Amino acid sequence: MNDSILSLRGLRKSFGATEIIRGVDLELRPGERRALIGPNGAGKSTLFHLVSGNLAPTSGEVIFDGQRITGWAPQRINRLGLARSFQITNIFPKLTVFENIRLALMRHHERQYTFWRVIDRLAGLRAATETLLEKVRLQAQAQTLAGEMSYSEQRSLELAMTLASDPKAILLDEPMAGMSSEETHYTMELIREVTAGRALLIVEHDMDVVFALADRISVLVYGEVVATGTPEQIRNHQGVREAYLGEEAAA
Ligand SMILES: Nc1ncnc2c1ncn2[C@@H]1O[C@H](COP(=O)(O)OP(=O)(O)OP(=O)(O)O)[C@@H](O)[C@H]1O
Repeated sequence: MNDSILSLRGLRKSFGATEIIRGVDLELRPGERRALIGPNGAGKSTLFHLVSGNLAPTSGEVIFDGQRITGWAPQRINRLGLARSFQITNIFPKLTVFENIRLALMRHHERQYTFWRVIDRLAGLRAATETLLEKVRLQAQAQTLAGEMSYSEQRSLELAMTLASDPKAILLDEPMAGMSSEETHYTMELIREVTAGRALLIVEHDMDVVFALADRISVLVYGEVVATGTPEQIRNHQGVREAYLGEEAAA
């Protein structure tokens, strides 16, 4: 029996004559935190695009929560419970933090008519917005314009907006990029908290984050998964150390 929440099977993607994803198999268990690491150009972002529906694979399958979602549009995949963190450009900088989160909730609930049938729907929306604000510790900034917050606060907001659809699985693409070490630590703990009970697939270049956060790590090199294991197994994997981790892992 397959108890994976997300399965990638024989996934391939070519751009013109160049095959970038060359037969990826990957199984993500419910609630598991998985990091995807690999050198620049290995195909990590491309793989994310294939899972989130932003790109269609050349061949292979993506199964999410028991359904074959290969070729589905991103929004349809999102509604099924697979959320990808959107880039900061998807935050409305001229709206307040509260308004941004409320908008994300409204977008998710607009198709769930029962939600709108409840008499106190606005109160419900307000409460749900406040819960998310609290989750990402942005209550004090509720009325701040999103565009006026620091970079890491904007990433926290983005996380809240990702959680608005109450996803079973979350894809995060380099969430710590451009952060100071203090911000990185803060955001890592926040990600750990808010993704508890949800599957997480994260691409991240900061190896301290990867090894501290992930239950398991998969290593992608030239479009192929060359190793999957616990942080300990990956740290001690000779091929991975030589090909990618280098001195960082040996330290
Ligand atoms: N739309 C596209 N058309 C053609 N080539 C592409 C396209 N998207 C990505 N590529 C190529 O695919 C390869 C993998 O890119 P991708 O961004 O997936 O790698 P990555 O592992 O995420 O890299 P990084 O760690 O630098 O972000 C690169 O050589 C890139 O130039």
